[in-house]
Amino acid sequence: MTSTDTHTLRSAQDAAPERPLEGLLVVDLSQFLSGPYCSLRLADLGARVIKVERAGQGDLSRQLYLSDTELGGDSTIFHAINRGKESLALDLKDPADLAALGRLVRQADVLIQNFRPGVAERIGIGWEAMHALNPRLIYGSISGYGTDGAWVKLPGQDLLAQARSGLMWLSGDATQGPVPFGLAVGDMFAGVALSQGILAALVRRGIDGKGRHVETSLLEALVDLQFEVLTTWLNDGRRTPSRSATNGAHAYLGAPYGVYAAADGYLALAMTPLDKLAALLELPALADRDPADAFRARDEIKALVGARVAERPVADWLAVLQPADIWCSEVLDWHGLTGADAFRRLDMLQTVRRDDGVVIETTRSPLTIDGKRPGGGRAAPQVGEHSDAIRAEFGL
Ligand SMILES: CC(C)(COP(=O)(O)OP(=O)(O)OC[C@H]1O[C@@H](n2cnc3c(N)ncnc32)[C@H](O)[C@@H]1OP(=O)(O)O)[C@@H](O)C(=O)NCCC(=O)NCCSC(=O)C(=O)O
Repeated sequence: MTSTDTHTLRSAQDAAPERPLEGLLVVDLSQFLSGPYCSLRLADLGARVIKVERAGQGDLSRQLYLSDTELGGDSTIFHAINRGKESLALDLKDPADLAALGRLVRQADVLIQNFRPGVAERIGIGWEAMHALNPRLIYGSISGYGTDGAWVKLPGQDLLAQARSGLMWLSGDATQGPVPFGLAVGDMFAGVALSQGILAALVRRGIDGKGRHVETSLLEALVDLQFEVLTTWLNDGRRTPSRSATNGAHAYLGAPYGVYAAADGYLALAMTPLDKLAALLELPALADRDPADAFRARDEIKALVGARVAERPVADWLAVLQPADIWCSEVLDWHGLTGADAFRRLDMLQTVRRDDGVVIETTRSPLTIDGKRPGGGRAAPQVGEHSDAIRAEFGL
C-alpha cells in the first residue's frame, strides 16, 4: 500500500479485527435491494456508509412490505438491509444539493448506484463526471441487464431477471411451470458480486492510486449463479434434460438427490450410493441397480425411494441414515432453525435499536474474522436522520 493510500484505510491499524474496512467512506445512492445489499456487506465489515435518499419518501423499499409488518414506519426489508448506515437526504435534481453531493464524493472512497442505465449520467453523477471529480473514487454500478442491447431500459427487477436468466425455467420439476426462487436472489447475488469487485478495485488502488468503475447486473449475477449447470449444458450438446419429472431438486444430479415427504415432515437426501441406500432403506429393488441408473432412471428410483420414505417419520430415517454417514437432513422451517442449538451457537441473530426507540431483531454478517463476527449494533436510519451532522462534518 502506498503512502497516498493512507486515507483509504485511515485507521485500519487501530481497528478491531472484526472491522477491517474501518475508515473507508462509502456514498450509497442505491435503493431497493441490490445496491443496498452491497453496501450492507461493506458496512458490516466496518466501512462508513452514507445512504443518500430523497427527503420525505426516501428509499422506496421503506414501503416494500414482505408481510403486513412494519417497524417505526419502515418495512422489515428496509431495516434488514440498511442497518449500520447513516442517512443523508438530498434532492439530486436541486443544483445546491447536487453540489453538496459532489463535495461529499470528493472525500469518498466508494460510490454505489443502481439507477436504470443512463439516469446517473442524466443527473450529472455518472462515472465520468464523478471520476473527474475524484480520480481515486471506486464507482460501483448495478443495472438490470447490462448497459448494451435491447433489454437495457427494461425495469431491472429480480423476478423479471430470474425469468430472463434461465434460473426460473430450471427450478421446479417437469410437471410444473417455471418456479421462481423464493427470494430476490438476483439482487442479493449482484450485491455480493459488486462488493467483491469494489474490494478488488480498492486493493488495486492501493497499488496504483487509480479509481475504477466496477459494474454488474442482476442478469450477470444470475448467470454466474448457474455456472455449474450452464457449463454442463454448454458441453453436452445442449441436450441434457433440464428438469426431473419427479422431485426436481437438481436438474443434473441423479437419484436420490432431492427432497422426500416422510410420514410427518420432509427429508432431504443428497449424493448417496444406491447400494448403500438400498440396504439402509431395506429396498431390495434398488440394490442391483447399475450406478449409471442414478441419472438415467432417476425418476423411477426417486419414486421408489419416495414411497419408502413416506412410511416412517423423519426422525426414524435420520436415526438410520446419519450413523451410516448418509448425506441427509431434516427440512426445517425458521422455528426449527432458530430453535436448534447448533444454529444458536453461530450467534447470527442480533437486536438493534434506532434512536427513536424502534427495536428490530435481525441477522448478522455471515463471516467471522479471527473468530469474531463483524458489524452489528446500529439500526437502519430514518430518512435524513444524519443530514445535519454529515453536512457539518463534510462542509456540505
Ligand atoms: C429498480 C428500477 C427498475 C426502478 O426504476 P425507476 O423507478 O424508473 O427508477 P430509476 O432508477 O430509473 O430512476 C430513479 C428516478 O428517481 C430519481 N431519483 C433517485 N434518487 C433521487 C434523489 N435523491 N433526488 C431526486 N431524484 C432522485 C432519479 O433521478 C430518477 O428520475 P428520472 O431522472 O426522472 O428518471 C431501476 O432502478 C433499475 O432497473 N435498477 C437497476 C437494477 C436494480 O438494482 N434493481 C433493483 C431492483 S429491486 C428488486 O428486484 C426487488 O425489490 O425485488
